[in-house]
Amino acid sequence: MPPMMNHSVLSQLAAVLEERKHAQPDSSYVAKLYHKGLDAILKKVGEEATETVMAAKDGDKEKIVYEVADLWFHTLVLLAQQNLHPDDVLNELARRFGMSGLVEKASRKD
Ligand SMILES: N=c1c2ncn([C@@H]3O[C@H](COP(=O)(O)OP(=O)(O)OP(=O)(O)O)[C@@H](O)[C@H]3O)c2ncn1[C@@H]1O[C@H](COP(=O)(O)O)[C@@H](O)[C@H]1O
Repeated sequence: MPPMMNHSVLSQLAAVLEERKHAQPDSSYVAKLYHKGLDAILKKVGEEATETVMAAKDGDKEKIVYEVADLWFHTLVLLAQQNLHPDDVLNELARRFGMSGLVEKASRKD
C-alpha cells in the first residue's frame, strides 16, 4: 500500500472518530467509549498493549498485526478524546527522523 494511502486511512478514521463525539452514547462502540470517559479509554489502551505483548510472545504474526491494529485504534480514540490528530504523532516521528514539513500541524488548541 503506498504511504499516502496509509496516511489517508489514519486521517479518514480520525474524521470518523471526531464525528462520534456528537453521537448518542449507545449508537456505536466509539461513542460509548467516549461517554465512559478517559479512564475507560486508557484501560482499553492498556489491555490492547498487553494482548500485543502476548501475541508477540506466542510468535503469532497474524495475531500481532490484529492486536497492534486494536492498539493503534484505541490510541487514535485517545488522541481524538484529547483533541489531538494522528498527524501530530506523524509530525513528531518525522521530526525524530530528521524530516520536516511531512504533514500539516493538525492539533486543535481547545
Ligand atoms: N477500527 C476500529 C476498531 N478496532 C477495534 N474495534 C473494537 O474494539 C474492541 C476491541 O476490544 P476487545 O478485543 O477487548 O473486544 P470487546 O470484548 O468487544 O471489547 P469491550 O466491549 O470489552 O471493550 C472491539 O469491540 C472492536 O469492535 C474497533 N471499533 C471501530 N473501529 C473503527 O472505528 C469506526 C467507528 O466505530 P463505531 O463507533 O463502532 O461506529 C469504525 O468504522 C471502524 O472503522
